[in-house]
Amino acid sequence: MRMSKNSNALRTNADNRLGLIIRENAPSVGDYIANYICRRINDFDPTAEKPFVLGLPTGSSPIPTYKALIKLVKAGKLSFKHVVTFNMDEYVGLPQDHSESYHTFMFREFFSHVDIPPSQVHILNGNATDLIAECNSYEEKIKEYGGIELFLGGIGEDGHIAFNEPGSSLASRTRIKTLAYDTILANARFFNNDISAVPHMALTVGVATVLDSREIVVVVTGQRKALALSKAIEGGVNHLWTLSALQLHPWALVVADEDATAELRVKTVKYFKSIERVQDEVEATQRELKSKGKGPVPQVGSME
Ligand SMILES: N[C@@H]1[C@@H](O)[C@H](O)[C@@H](COP(=O)(O)O)O[C@@H]1O
Repeated sequence: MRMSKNSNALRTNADNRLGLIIRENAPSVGDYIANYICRRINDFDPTAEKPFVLGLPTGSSPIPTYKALIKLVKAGKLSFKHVVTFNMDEYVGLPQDHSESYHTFMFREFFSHVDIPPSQVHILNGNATDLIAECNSYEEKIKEYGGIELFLGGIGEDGHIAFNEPGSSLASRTRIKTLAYDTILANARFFNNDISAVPHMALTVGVATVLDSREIVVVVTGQRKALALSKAIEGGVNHLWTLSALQLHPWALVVADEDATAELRVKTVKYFKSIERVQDEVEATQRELKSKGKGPVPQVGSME
């Protein structure tokens, strides 16, 4: 696995973990993730020759993150000039300029508000004449860029990541996927609640495509995601809840709001909150020692 020198600098020996950060509500989850991504991009120090490769999701859950990222760009704290993006998925057969296509969504909610050159944006083409070739060349393009540095994801109520519906192989790659009835029902809200208007197929990166990225951050907000979160965090790795595959990744983080933790055990929530507290304390000590020019700085203990 290629690790960039700069992103390595941020890592501690706490890296091999599936972390869970809990914030009060969706806007504070968005702020947390936006600041996190901002730090990652700035520490990576991307250039035209060495861009930061970022995977991105659609859905209502990432909107607060996009809003917060836009604010950071407008405040001059972050730039997408040398960021290359790959979106997770796109509907099949929906015209690109349809108000609910993921192309339209991404430009409306994010790309047109930041300084990313459109040539650096990659979104699967659900209207390609050869959909299989489209999926294969997407995987190739990701490889050409040296892989994805950070994949930001959202989940469906059934625990799907991207459009990897229950039963998807955990070794899956970018491909055509028939959507589960639950997903069609959930997404009907974007199509005037008309189930027949929701495309029944999509192109999606696979679970293995997501797992290949060097870091994964997933936003999980709202009570309707609570069961999926508990299955993914407290259950075993299971292809019926594809988010659970994150347990196989060495550097994955879920950022959830309080509502999404409703199905977690009290013990689980307390555990992850205590981990965050300890980490904050150690990081504060690290900063203090560094500012005084003292070292070596202590490392955060394993979060496993
Ligand atoms: N394919 C997308 C997923 O990538 C996304 O995670 C999910 C969640 O949507 P929302 O955030 O609106 O609940 O929607 C769709 O199913």
